[in-house]
Amino acid sequence: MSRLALTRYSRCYLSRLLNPVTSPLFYSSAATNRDDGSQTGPPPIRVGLTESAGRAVFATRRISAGDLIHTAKPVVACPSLVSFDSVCYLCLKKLMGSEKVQDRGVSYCSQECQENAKGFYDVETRADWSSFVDYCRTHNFKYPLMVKRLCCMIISGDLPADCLDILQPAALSSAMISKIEDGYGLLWNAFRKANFKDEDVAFLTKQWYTAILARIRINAFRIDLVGGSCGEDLLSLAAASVECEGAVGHAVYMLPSFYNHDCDPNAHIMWLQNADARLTTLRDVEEGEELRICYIDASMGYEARQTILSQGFGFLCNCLRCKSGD
Ligand SMILES: C[S@@+](CC[C@H](N)C(=O)[O-])C[C@H]1O[C@@H](n2cnc3c(N)ncnc32)[C@H](O)[C@@H]1O
Repeated sequence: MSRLALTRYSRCYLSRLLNPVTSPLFYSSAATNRDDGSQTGPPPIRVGLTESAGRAVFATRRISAGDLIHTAKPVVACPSLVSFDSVCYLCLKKLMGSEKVQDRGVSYCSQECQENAKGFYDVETRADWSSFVDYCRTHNFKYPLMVKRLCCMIISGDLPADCLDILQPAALSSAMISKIEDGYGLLWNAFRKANFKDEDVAFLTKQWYTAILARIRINAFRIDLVGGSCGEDLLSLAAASVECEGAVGHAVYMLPSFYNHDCDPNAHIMWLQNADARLTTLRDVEEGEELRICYIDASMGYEARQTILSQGFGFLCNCLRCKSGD
């Protein structure tokens, strides 16, 4: 992304970008000591531009291996269709029988989550989603479900319609755009049949829907819960994340979306109990060094990694491991 493109974003957005802790939009907080989450303060990072990989996250001081860099709350998180009955409808925490709070066909892990979801869920329950959900189920699509939740959050006033504009969009082929348009039609019909006021759904144009999906495609994280407690050491957590059972859902974050990919990363994103993300270092990082996470399974060979990164994320990886042909 060029410097010019960066100037598209409002001054307000940029100041939030560079000062994530003071900004509710970034939903991030920091802990500066070893993984216990007890200290707060600005995260030791800044977002800047790279020569060839757009914006990136850089360390503003030395960070030791295993330190928590910052945490991040999702802008939007959504359970996968198979997890609907087993995780909290808002935060994606696994539900234990006794602690469930039920509300109009969905379950939450606590009254706090039920309360926080009330705005968008009141909107969601006004419409019939069966055709839209069938479409997602049939095609095994997960991202349109996130767009549906985002729409309900926008209509309820929880989020502005331009909340993801700052994120980098994927380049979509015309074949992808025509598939996306089917989903748009079903989503739009659900709101129209439920008699939502024109002004409430004015943001929901085909262009908006396509632009949101293009951003979600590159920036959504698949949530694999590791479980355990904050006190567990990094090695046990990394081992647990290899063994965890599969995605409970997907989420989009602000600050974590600015981390570039590396096939030999120095940082790691993980989820313990719910969709709140934790970014940690995997080795000592020097001041000024770029922090990178791995978007894919780094144990794959060179060719397989290139195929996934170019087809799934649309870029040729410029990391040192790939440059060395490993
Ligand atoms: C989630 S975004 C990361 C932030 C992005 N650089 C930005 O400016 O918003 C992913 C995009 O960053 C770029 N990128 C990330 N890692 C890269 C890498 N290892 N090599 C080249 N480009 C990379 C690609 O354009 C990719 O589609």
